[in-house]
Amino acid sequence: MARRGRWPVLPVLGALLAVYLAAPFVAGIAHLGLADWRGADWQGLGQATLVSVFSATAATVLIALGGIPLGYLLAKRPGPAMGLLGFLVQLPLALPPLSSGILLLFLLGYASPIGQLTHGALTDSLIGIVLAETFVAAPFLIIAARSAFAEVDPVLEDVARTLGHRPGSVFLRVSLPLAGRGILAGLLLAWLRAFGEFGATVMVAYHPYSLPVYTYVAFGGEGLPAMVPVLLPTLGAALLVMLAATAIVSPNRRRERPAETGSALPPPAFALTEPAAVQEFTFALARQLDGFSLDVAYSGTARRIAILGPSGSGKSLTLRALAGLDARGGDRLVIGDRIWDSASAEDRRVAYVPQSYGLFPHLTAERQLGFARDADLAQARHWFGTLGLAGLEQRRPAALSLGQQQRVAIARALGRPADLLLLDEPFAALDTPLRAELRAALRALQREIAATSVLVTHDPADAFALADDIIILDGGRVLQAGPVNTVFLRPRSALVARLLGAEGAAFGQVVAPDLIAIGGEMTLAVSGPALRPGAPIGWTVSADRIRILTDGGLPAAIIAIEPPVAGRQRVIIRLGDAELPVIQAPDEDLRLGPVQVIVPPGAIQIWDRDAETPRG
Ligand SMILES: Nc1ncnc2c1ncn2[C@@H]1O[C@H](COP(=O)(O)OP(=O)(O)OP(=O)(O)O)[C@@H](O)[C@H]1O
Repeated sequence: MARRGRWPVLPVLGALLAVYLAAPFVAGIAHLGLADWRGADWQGLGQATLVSVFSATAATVLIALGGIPLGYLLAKRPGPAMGLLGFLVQLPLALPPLSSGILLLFLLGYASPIGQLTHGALTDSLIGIVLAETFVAAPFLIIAARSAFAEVDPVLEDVARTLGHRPGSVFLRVSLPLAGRGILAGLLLAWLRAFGEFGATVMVAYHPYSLPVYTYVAFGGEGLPAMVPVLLPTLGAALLVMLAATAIVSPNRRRERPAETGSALPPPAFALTEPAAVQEFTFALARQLDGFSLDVAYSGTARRIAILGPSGSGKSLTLRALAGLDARGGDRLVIGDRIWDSASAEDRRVAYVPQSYGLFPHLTAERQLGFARDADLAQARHWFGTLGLAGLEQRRPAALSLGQQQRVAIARALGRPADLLLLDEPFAALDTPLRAELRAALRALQREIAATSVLVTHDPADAFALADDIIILDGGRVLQAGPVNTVFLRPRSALVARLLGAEGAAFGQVVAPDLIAIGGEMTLAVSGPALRPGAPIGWTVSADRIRILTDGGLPAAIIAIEPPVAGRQRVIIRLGDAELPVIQAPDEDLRLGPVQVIVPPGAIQIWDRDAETPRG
C-alpha cells in the first residue's frame, strides 16, 4: 500500500509542544532590549535571591534527612501501613500550593497551639519560608528515593548480610550508593521546587521576600518592563541545576569492555590438600509462604551436597534458609560443632553465592574482595588468583564476563571464615564449554576448602560431578536423600529417576539380588544395593549409556530413528518389554530392526514399585 502523502502525526504533535515550550524563552530574549536595567532594585533583588538560595538549601537538607530514610522504608517494607504512609506524604504534590499554605497556617499560624508556643516565629520569617518549601518540595525527593531504592536488587542486600553486615551498614554500603543517582536527581528537583515555591510561601511567610514573592511584588508595582532583571537569578539557578541533573542521570561515560570468556580463562591453580575431617551436617527447615510450603530436612556427614529439583521445587528457598536469610524460629542447622538454629545471616559463617552472583555494581573486583565485615584480604586474594582472575582487580562487574563474575563472587564469599559454601545454580547462565571449565574449577576448589558445600542445581550432571550426597526436592518436600550413587541406582520412584535424567520407564521383576527380569524371557544384571527377589520393579537406563552393536550384546530391536540434532542422534529400542531411548553419535548405517545392545549394570536405575510413593 502506498504510504505517500501521510502526515507524520506523532512527530508533528511532539514538535508543536516543543516549540511552545521553547517560545517563551525566545520571547524573553526579544524583551532584553526593552528592559529597565538602570531602574532595577538590585539590592532588593539580591536579598530576595539570597533568601531563596538559603531557604531552598535548608529545606533540601531537611528533606534529605527525612526523605531518604522514608523513601527506603516505602520501597523495602511493602504493606498496607506503608502504602497509606506513601499516599499521605505525596499529598502535598497534589494540592494547589496556596491550599498547602492554608493548611500550614492551621498548624503553625499565630492562633494554633504551635504558633502560640513559638510566639509566631514559624510564620512570616525565614523559618516559615523553609517550612513552607519543605512541605511542598519533599514529595519530589521521597518519590525519587523510593523508586531508586526499589530498583536496588534485594539479592545484593542479602549478600551483604551474609558477608557479615548489619542492616545499617548494608544501607550505607550497598543500598544508598546504588540508589545514589536517583536520590541526587530527586534532591536537585526538590531544591528547584523549593527555590521556585510561591503559593505556600506567600501564605506562610510573606516576609522576608523570597525571590518568587519579590517577583510578584515587583510585577504588581512596576509591571512587565521591570521583570527581565528579576528573571535573571531564577533562570541562572534553573540552568545550573538542570545541567547538574543531566550530568548525574546520564549513563556512565566510560564503558568498560567485558573480557573474553571461554578459552581465554587462565587455568585454575589449585593446590592438592589433605581431605578435610568428617563432620555432621544436619538441617530441618520449614517455611509457610503464600501458596507454597517448604518442609525439608537432611542429616549426613558428606562434605559436598547437591540439592536437585525442578523449577519451583524450593531449592533457592532452602539455600536462603541455610544462609540465615528470612530466618524463622524452629529452624535446625548444625554443622560440625556449631549450632546455628537461630543465628542471623550476619552471624553465620556462610559463603553464599546467589544465582545472579550478587556482585555490587559500584565496586571493583578488589573492593568486592574486601567487602565482608571480617574479610581476610590475603585469603580472598588467594582465591582470586587460584580461580584465574589475577589482573582483573580493578574491573567493575559490568566489565567482567559471566564466568569471571561468578568466580569473583566465589572468591569474595571464601575470603572470610566460612564453614558452609552455598552455591545457587552456579552454571545456569553459562554456555556449555564454560560450564565444563567452571565445573572442573569448582571441583578442584571443593577439594581445597574445609567448608561443606551445598550446590543447588536442576542439572543431574552437576550433582554427579560436584556432590557426594544428593537431596531431591519436589513441591517443597524431600523425595529422597543420600549418596549420589545410591540414589541414582535405587531412586525411590519413577519421579526421582526422571529428575535424575531418566527418559523412559519400564516394568519388571527381581529374580535375584543383582538380576532383574524385563519381559520376553530376558534378564539384566544390575549393580548397587541388593534387591528383594520377587519384588515388582520399575527400571530405566540412562539414554547415553546404552551401546548399540551389530554383534555380541543382548538381542534388541530399533523401533524408531530420529533425525540427528546438534551432533546427537536419538533412537528408540525395544529391549524385553521395555521401550527405551538411546542417545548416541549420528550413524548413517542405523536401520530399523534387530540389533544387539550393551547395557552397563551401573547405568540401570531400579525402584521398588511396592514402596513407590503415589506421587511418582
Ligand atoms: N517470598 C516469597 N513469597 C511467596 N512465595 C515464594 C517466595 N519466594 C519463593 N516463593 C515460591 O516458592 C516456590 C519455590 O521457590 P524457589 O525459588 O525456592 O524455587 P527453585 O526450586 O529454586 O526454582 P528455580 O529452579 O526456578 O530457581 C516457588 O513456587 C516460588 O514462587
